[in-house]
Amino acid sequence: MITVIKIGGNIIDNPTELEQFLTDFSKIEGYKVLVHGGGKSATKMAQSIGLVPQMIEGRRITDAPMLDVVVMIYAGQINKHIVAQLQAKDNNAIGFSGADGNLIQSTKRNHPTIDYGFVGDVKQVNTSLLKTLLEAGIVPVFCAITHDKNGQLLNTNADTIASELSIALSEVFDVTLTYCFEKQGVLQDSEDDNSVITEINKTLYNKLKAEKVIHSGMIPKLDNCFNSLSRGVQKIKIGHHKMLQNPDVLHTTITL
Ligand SMILES: Nc1ncnc2c1ncn2[C@@H]1O[C@H](COP(=O)(O)OP(=O)(O)O)[C@@H](O)[C@H]1O
Ligand SMILES: CC(=O)N[C@@H](CCC(=O)OP(=O)(O)O)C(=O)O
Repeated sequence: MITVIKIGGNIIDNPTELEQFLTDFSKIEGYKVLVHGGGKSATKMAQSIGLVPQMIEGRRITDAPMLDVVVMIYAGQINKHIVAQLQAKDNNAIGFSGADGNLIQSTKRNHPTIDYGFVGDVKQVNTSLLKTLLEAGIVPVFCAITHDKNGQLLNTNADTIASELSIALSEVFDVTLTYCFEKQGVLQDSEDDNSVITEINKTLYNKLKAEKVIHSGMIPKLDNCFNSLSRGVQKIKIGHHKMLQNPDVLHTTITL
């Protein structure tokens, strides 16, 4: 049994929320992996040096200057701060990009009409090294940077990294994948935290998407969830990190 947790930019960008999340995360028993995004911080940093961030369907167009920014922010600033905070909470965390230990190899996205630049689609996870690290008591902390094994770093969406790591780990463990964000779960009204939909299957998802109840970043997140479930991940939850220490806190469970 292993717990894979992903946190997004809205938690990372808020020091109090991040600290509370890491406290909850540090108390999880057994094997665990943390994946973090940081899109919000990367956008701010890029703008501060005069770059113009551009997203298409939730994916960042990543030219060479933008790649430098995301490597600095994700693999550097955010990853190392999280590792230091987990060490302070007696979790033996090590921070990784996909290049470290060849843990996540990807291929540069080749889209027929859109040039995404240095964006990578995951091709392969080094599951045996990951298993060895976990068995040695390490808590791996992954950022959203991968590599192509030819020396090129690539930017890969953090939700996708969490999903692909979970799929790979499901060959050797029972995996629970949890997407933590600032809201209580998938909501009937995305502005009302009291409207949690406790279970979503593919049919309900398609209906809610057509009604625009589910929109923007939640669409690729749920697409990742259904992909993960159909490729071996046992359980997927979406919600606020409060649920990590209190199972009674309402959240959304994804089923096929
Ligand atoms: N029905 C919904 N319930 C909850 N959030 C939704 C819904 N539809 C769209 N969203 C949006 O999805 C966002 C989460 O996706 P994303 O932007 O990828 O966040 P993160 O990277 O922080 O996990 C929320 O901030 C919210 O604005
Ligand atoms: C290719 C691509 O889009 N990569 C993402 C990686 C970070 C991320 O996913 O961060 P959040 O989870 O905070 O959104 C990006 O640069 O925004």
